[in-house]
Amino acid sequence: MILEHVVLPVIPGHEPAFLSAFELARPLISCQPGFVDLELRRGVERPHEFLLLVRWESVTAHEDGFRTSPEYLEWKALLHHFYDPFPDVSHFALEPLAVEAAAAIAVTTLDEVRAGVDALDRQIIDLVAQRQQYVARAGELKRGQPRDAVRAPARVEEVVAKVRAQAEVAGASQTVVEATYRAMIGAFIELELGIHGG
Ligand SMILES: C=C(O[C@@H]1C=C(C(=O)O)C=C[C@H]1O)C(=O)O
Repeated sequence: MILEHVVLPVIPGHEPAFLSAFELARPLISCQPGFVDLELRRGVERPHEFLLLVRWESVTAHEDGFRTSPEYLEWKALLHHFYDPFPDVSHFALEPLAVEAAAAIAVTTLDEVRAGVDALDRQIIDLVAQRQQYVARAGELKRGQPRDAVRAPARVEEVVAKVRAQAEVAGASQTVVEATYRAMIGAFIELELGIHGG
């Protein structure tokens, strides 16, 4: 897996229009073969700059796949006019296991272990918050459907099977990942039922 890194310098004053256009453009990239996920972050010192991070299965998926696709023409038309100057794109190797394992092996005290765990927890919570936004939206979209549609047990099993497979690739314990996901999804279902009103 690789990480595409690009700082997007949006013409000042055009940020809200850029963000709306980005939401229209998002499905054009997320449907591409080899696309994994993306993050868009706003600059703190320069709020007209946005950091776009896209995980791809390979550089080829990005450069020979997306960039030669018909969807890329639409992506360009929607977004490129917002940038000045046109941004530089770079790719970074993504070996989370190697990086994390090296960091975890290098620590020698329990305080350092806990500092490492705390830093990862901040990232995990940020992702849980993003996941919650989607689950809440699912609750709204399922209004009028029975409670069982909220619980969607077949989808739960699909998610569990998928994350178990991902855990194996990443070197995470499948037992820990499955238990974590079943607990998390159970709690999300309760939250979703509240939004659904069922
Ligand atoms: C978000 C959904 O609703 C519920 C929550 C799920 C989850 O947190 O992944 C999965 C299935 C449902 O139990 C959905 O149907 O996709």
